[in-house]
Amino acid sequence: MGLPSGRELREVAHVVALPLATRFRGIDVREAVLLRGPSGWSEFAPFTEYEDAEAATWLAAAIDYGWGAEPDLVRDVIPVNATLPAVEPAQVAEVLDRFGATRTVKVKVAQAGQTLADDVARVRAVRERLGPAGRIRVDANGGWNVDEAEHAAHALAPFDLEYLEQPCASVPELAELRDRLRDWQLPIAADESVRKAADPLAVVAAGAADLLVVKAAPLGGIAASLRIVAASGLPTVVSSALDTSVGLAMGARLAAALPDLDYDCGLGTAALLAADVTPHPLLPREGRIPVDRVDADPDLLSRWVATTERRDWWLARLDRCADLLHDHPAG
Ligand SMILES: O=C(O)CCC(=O)C1=CC=C[C@@H](O)[C@@H]1C(=O)O
Ligand SMILES: [Mg+2]
Repeated sequence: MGLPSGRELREVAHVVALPLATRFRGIDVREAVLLRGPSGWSEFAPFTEYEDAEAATWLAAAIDYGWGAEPDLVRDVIPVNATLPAVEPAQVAEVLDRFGATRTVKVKVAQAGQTLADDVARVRAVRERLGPAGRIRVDANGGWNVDEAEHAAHALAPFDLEYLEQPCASVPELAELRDRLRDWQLPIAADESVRKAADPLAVVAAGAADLLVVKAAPLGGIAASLRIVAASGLPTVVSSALDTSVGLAMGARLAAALPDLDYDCGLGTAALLAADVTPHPLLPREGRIPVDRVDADPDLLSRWVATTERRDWWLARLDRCADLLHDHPAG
């Protein structure tokens, strides 16, 4: 596959700004560039605070999905979790209702400005709603040090967690925590230690995780993600990055191509958006989404078009990232 140039990418790019139904990661509007490639619609939406070097890997993923070859698929529906931002307990029902019937909820914890008591109250509200058979995982986004994480694991133990996602920021901290929790049967999942690391497998080599959270966009695409999963030898949770339904469909394709899929995937987040680029968003139904490519709809691209200022910002970023990829093509 020859890499499309920055000019070619700009010609097929549409920049949108989609309102969120619930504030998540500190944002109320999700901006994304939708790209119409020869293989189908694709998406470039690295978070705005990311530097170009990191964002270029997201562009490699967008090009792989819009311009590259299809992986072989082994399943056609993907079980997904609901994703609960760090809301008040009183809001839990309203947010989870958006996801429909679901057996698994990922709960955001360790939010700046909140306390462990807030996390416990939120997780308790989720357990009350799901009942004993539901699965609850928590994601701290590296917000705890090792002692805080151990303390939180104790405080959250009554709610029977499926796993702790990125409880601490660094690989040595994760390894230390995993050691301390060894007799607990509380697995540790690595997310940022995979998607933001120079070497996504360093966390595996250090014996610091029981499972990996794998996101196609930050890892450079479906094929690159499949290679990382195969090399890791660990169970995998496929997740996403608050994508539009076009990007979520890329995640679903990755999940559909994995030989083993033991965990519900973080691909239900269309439910957190108040608008999407398709009239048929990939909303979870009975805890699942289908594995179909999603096309962006021209009317919705116009309806949610970003301001000229934001459009120019994204197209300039697209250009710079394309230049980086041309200078350093992925291996
Ligand atoms: O995994 C999920 O349930 C949905 C995706 C999700 O939680 C995230 C998407 C994008 C950025 C992150 O803050 C967050 C994560 O850390 O996993
Ligand atoms: Mg995470």
